[in-house]
Parts: sequence; C-alpha cells; structure tokens
Amino acid sequence: MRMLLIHSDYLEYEVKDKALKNPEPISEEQKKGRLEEVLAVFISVEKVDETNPDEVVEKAVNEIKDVASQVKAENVFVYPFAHLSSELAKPDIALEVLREVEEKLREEGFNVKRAPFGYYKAFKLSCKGHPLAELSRTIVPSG
Ligand SMILES: Nc1ncnc2c1ncn2[C@@H]1O[C@H](COS(=O)(=O)NC(=O)[C@@H](N)CO)[C@@H](O)[C@H]1O
Repeated sequence: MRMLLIHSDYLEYEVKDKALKNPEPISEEQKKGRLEEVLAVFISVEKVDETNPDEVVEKAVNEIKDVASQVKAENVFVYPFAHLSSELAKPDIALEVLREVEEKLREEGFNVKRAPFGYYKAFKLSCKGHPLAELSRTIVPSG
C-alpha cells in the first residue's frame, strides 16, 4: 500500500464520471464532500496487499494515527487514489481495505470521511505547508 498524507486547511471533492464499470454505489449526498483542518490520506492499495489485507489495514491505521497525533489532526479524509503505484490491487479488494481503514479510524475516535471509490473526482486541497504537512508511507504485509 502507498499512502500520501497531506495536512490541509481543507479537502473538498466532487464526483464527476465513473472510472470503473461498477463503481461503489453512492448516495446523492456522497457526490460532494468537504472536511476542514484535515489529514488527507491518498491511498493506493497494491497487489502485494492482497496476501494479507487485514495486516495492511492495521499497519495503515497505526501509521495514520501516528501522523495525526504529530500534526494534531482529528479529522481524516481517506481518499482512494490509483496513481501512487503501478501495481494496483483489484478494485474489490481495494474497496474492502479502504472501508476497513475508514471504520478502524472511526473506532479510534477520529472524525472520518472517505471519498467515493471508482469515480473520477474533482478535488481542492489546501496544504498547510509546515514541515510535517507532506508525508508518504509504504506498507507491505510481512507474510
Ligand atoms: N487499487 C486501488 N487503490 C485505490 N483506488 C483504486 C484502486 N483500484 C481502483 N481504484 C479506484 O477506482 C478508480 C479507477 O481506478 S483506475 O485504476 O484508476 N482506473 C481503472 O481501473 C479503469 N479506468 C480501467 O483501467 C480510481 O480513481 C479509484 O477511485
């Protein structure tokens, strides 16, 4: 899994077209989203993650918690992003992993949004620009 973490004044998105034949079903209200004072986490789920998705979810959540506490962010935006890797996991596995990252972060007490999966989206992001505002992490299953 590849993650790009951007501590931002805000992240907002708007769904445009389908990028997959069968994108995640979404409600009208999910077609747009915005969070302020947010740790935006752009995630590419990779083929190698398919060997142990649960372990990758746990490691990702721990990394996100660590960065969020360093930058003092309580809001987290999980953003499916297929452009951080050339070895992408299959969409159904990727969606499951992203849903679990979202759920576990919420269980940890964060205010979490997840951008819809399988769509082209317009987005605006305002990076804060402090030394820890732009970070990346690579996570692989140990198995
Ligand atoms: N492995 C993945 N990790 C994260 N997001 C993914 C992944 N696979 C698909 N997606 C989601 O599905 C969208 C389209 O995925 S894509 O790989 O860019 N494009 C396609 O698969 C099709 N255009 C056929 O190539 C992405 O924008 C993202 O929302």
